[in-house]
Amino acid sequence: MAKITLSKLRHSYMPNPSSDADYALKEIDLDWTDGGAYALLGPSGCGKSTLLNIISGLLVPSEGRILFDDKDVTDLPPDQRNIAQVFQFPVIYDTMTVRDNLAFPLRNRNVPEDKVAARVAEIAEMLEVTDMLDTRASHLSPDNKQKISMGRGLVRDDVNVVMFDEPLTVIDPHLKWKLRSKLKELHQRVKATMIYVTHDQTEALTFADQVVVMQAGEIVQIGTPVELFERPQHTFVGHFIGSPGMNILPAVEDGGRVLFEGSTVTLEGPATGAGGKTEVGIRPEFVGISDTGIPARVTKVSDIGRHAVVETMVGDTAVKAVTDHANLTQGEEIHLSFRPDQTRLYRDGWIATEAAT
Ligand SMILES: Nc1ncnc2c1ncn2[C@@H]1O[C@H](COP(=O)(O)OP(=O)(O)OP(=O)(O)O)[C@@H](O)[C@H]1O
Repeated sequence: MAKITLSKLRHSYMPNPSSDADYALKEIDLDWTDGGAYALLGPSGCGKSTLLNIISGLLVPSEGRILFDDKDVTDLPPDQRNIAQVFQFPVIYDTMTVRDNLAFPLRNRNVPEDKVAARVAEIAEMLEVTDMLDTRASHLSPDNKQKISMGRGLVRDDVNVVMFDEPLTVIDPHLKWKLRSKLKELHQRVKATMIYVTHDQTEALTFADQVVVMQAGEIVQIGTPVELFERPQHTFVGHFIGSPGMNILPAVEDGGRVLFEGSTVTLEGPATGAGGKTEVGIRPEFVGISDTGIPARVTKVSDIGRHAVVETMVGDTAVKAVTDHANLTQGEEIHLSFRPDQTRLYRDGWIATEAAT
């Protein structure tokens, strides 16, 4: 397995790119350590496939280098990069048995048959498909076909990286959670460097130790699931991660104070920088219902099990709170309080408060 370095990487599909907007990938500098579990998370069109294709060698970047264990592989074709890939749809041979499908990547590399048998048995046991080993692949359900596809991606222990491109697309919703946690467990056992590409926050946060969040060709934050939740570096991360996402509220700076809809808001720490489009970010989990504070009107209450999502309007701005107060009614006049250590200022999208100490 390998450490992967992306150095000053940029890519444009245009022959003569002139501005930042012409680049599908803006400048990316990134180190992925050997054996880590990473997710590449972002909405459709943010550049995930472009980056994946650059790593696998299907695409040569317009600028920058890509290194595996400090060796420059930018100009190497895919077959010389020693990568395993699992795609959205199963890639298996229908006429072969499950056993032969799993053995294929090893036999292709002339691995001795006793080693092939041992490794196939090991992977089959991890994936819980041992009882299917002699079944012809054409007889498998789509879920099991994708499991075997994953097995083929994991069977070689000499690859630099295993890349998963939206691998749960074809999986039935009720089986998704099972395969999600299975993949996490597999990473812990196989200890390969793995990159998991998805637009689904649950898949990314379950699988990865480090999540790379992308928006419009740019990395907006790299962090652990907890870091992304607790202190989004960009409003996009706040909004994209969490359910419901972070409240991003228009704010006005007045001397040393920050006002939201006329009410003073206490931030986690001193504001940094100056000017720009200012917004306050607070997660619904840290918005409280109180007797005093920011006046609000309840517009909707949705029960989500142990908690309720209370939707309110503060002036012209919608604010959500996740609370235990499920007994509120539509139209009720209430007050909101923002937990100061969880209230952040953003300038032009980027965090602009010093963290609470
Ligand atoms: N072959 C291509 N030629 C020109 N533009 C492209 C090409 N492939 C992708 N793009 C553009 O580059 C940008 C990034 O696309 P990319 O497919 O990498 O995003 P993505 O995050 O993988 O999206 P999806 O999940 O929909 O595949 C988009 O604006 C897309 O339209």
